[in-house]
Amino acid sequence: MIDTVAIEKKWKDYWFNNNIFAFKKGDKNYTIDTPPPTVSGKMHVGHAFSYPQQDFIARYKRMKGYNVFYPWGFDDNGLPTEKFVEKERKVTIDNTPLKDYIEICREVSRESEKGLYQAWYDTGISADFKNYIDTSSDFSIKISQEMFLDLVAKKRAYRDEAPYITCPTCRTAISQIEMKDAIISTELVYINFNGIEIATTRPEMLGACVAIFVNPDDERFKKFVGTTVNVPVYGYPVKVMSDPSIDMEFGTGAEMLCTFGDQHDLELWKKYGIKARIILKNNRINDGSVIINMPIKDARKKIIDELQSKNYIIKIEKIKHSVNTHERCGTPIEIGISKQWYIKDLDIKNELIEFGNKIEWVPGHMKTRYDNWVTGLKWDWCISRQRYFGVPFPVWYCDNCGEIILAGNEELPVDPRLDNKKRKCEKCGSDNIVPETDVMDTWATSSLSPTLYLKHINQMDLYPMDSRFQGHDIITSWAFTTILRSYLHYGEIPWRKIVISGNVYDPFGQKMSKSKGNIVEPRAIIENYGADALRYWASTTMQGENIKLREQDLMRGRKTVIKLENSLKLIMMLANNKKPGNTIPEFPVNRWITTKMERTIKEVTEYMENNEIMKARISLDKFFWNEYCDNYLEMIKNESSKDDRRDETLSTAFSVFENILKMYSPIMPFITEELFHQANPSFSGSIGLEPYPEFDGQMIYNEENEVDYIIGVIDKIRNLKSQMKLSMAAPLDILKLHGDAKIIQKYDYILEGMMHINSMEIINSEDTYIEN
Ligand SMILES: Nc1ncnc2c1ncn2[C@@H]1O[C@H](COP(=O)(O)OP(=O)(O)OP(=O)(O)O)[C@@H](O)[C@H]1O
Repeated sequence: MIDTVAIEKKWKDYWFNNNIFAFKKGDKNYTIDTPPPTVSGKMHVGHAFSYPQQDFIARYKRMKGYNVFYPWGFDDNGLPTEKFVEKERKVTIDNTPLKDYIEICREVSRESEKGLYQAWYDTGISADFKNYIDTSSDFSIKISQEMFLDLVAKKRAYRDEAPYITCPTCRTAISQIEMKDAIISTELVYINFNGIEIATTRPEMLGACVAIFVNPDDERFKKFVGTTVNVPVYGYPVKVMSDPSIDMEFGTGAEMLCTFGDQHDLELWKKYGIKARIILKNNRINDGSVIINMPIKDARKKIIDELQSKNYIIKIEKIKHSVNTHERCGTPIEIGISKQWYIKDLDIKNELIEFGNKIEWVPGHMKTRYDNWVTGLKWDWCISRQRYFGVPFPVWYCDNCGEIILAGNEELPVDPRLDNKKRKCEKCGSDNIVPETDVMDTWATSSLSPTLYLKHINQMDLYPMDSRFQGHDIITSWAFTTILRSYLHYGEIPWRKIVISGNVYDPFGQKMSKSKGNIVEPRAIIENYGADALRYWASTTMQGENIKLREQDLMRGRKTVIKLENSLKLIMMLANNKKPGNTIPEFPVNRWITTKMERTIKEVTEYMENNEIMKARISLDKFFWNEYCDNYLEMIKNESSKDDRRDETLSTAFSVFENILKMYSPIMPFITEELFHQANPSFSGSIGLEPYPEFDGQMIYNEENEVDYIIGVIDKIRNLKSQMKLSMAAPLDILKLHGDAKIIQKYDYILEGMMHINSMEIINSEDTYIEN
């Protein structure tokens, strides 16, 4: 029984210890922008599906002669890591001083990275694991801060007091990138607004009402438009206005505009330039009279009681309703007003779409998601977070005149929250300086991954990178923000190509994700089936297609590993454990398999060049299982004992087998490395650095059709034997074979030897069949 655990350990250590995958820059380089996994839980089979898809190409490119830069990194700053650490260590910022909190986050993420690192390493990823980056390291913070200052200088990063999206649970600003639509059960409250009836799901925002809106075509309300009504309970007047965006079918057809109940409120507020009434701050409501500093849920109950006691409520309906939520925790978002840092991007939508067009998208249709996202952007990118473990803004403020004070590049990395240096305002001379306490959105740093990776090895001249690989779930976040940053900093695309993988779903149809915890770890699969089988499964979809874990693919992968091993055993046995030297094939069967191999090399290479891994693997499987094993090896079992053909046949068998190993090696690197070394005991390198087989048109031979024909005949004899319930090795006495007599006679020795036919009558005929 093959010991895949031992084989895998041997080779991954060999690759690591011998720096097989370290990058050595040369004339022909290939650079990969690897997704740095967030440190927010354990590795799962979703990763074991998507990362091998990039590794297939990294390994393939190396064999095609490229110096491949395949870096490794962890994304360990920001909200996902904080939440993970808070759960692991049961700490919160409320019970831990900031300095200690940051230290604990750092410590837990470094610890967790060891496990993650091992898990990725075990799947045979050929990244340069010795030189990885962390987005929370001083190195990354410095670059992230430098790039932020670059955006300030370019007037692309700005601070503004404006509406912003906030998550009440995570108690931070978030951006449009982190929002997700969800259907929730809620109550629709019908309120008599002193003459006009409105319906709202946000009654607690009544004290922030600044207008009533109706549809201009709604006959029921035409007479109200332009008049004013008093807000129930609060008693101040608001105008009744009209806008075509109001849905006449929802509720009563009239709605209150509050600052801000939802995104639509914000849009109307901006469109009509209405004055705001802000009662929601830090996720609590304070209207100064009825609701004093209450959480949203309590405030809702309080105002409904108040409205009911004064007979303003007409009815309350239970409804299901679509809301924007924070994708990390599922809490409906709120919109407040406060000072936040933004990256200005709404004015460059066309340029960003144009940039998207300059990049090759694989598969092509995934670009639509990017286009739709850019077109639908409604907010500049809010990058400040009221959190703690993240890249600090290198910024202070003068408490006297409000001047923004920026760190000098030579001071970076700097954490203004912990920095004791005395500073003075250059504008007013005050030394009353306060630090920015917010940190940056984690995407503000991971969007710089091409810069981080290339600066880490001091090779910025390799910008733009060749390829980005990532899941489709993060096109609107990671892909979008990376393209945006590249445009703003360099006026250049970040990579020439972006390859999008599908997602692995759990049995309930949810995307598997570390932070959700709905995961299957790869470890048990690797122990039972081997990492090669797991990687084989990763090659069973088209790019971008989603998948569930399928046992039959793991089994098929495992069987392929065993079949490769058994094939080598057989040819080693036929060759008495001595691999013969190379020869040019002369005999028809050797020419036939060589021809089939050349055709396979051509096809597989074309597919690999197009990132069509599944098609490449299917083509290779067909060649290996059907042509090489089922037919060629069966045919040569006898042939190889004949002196005149022996050397040539064994030489062909070996060289074709080695090409099969080479073509499988990007997908199944462990078994192919093992068998390549077994076949070549004096070889001291890695199959992963061997040249990929090259198509050679001169090795396409005419005998192909004849042997194809003979294989058709063999299949008929196989069928006959099955019908007769005979084993394939059982002798068959007399056979009347109708068919192309010339070809059959030329190859009769193969038919007789392979199918154990004692005697055979050949009858020339147009149709091929057996008379028995
Ligand atoms: N279920 C999945 N199937 C396929 N690829 C995935 C899956 N989950 C994550 N990936 C890919 O792995 C890479 C790293 O993702 P990440 O570390 O954010 O994983 P995650 O499990 O989604 O984590 P989190 O839950 O913290 O968001 C990305 O390219 C992402 O598209």
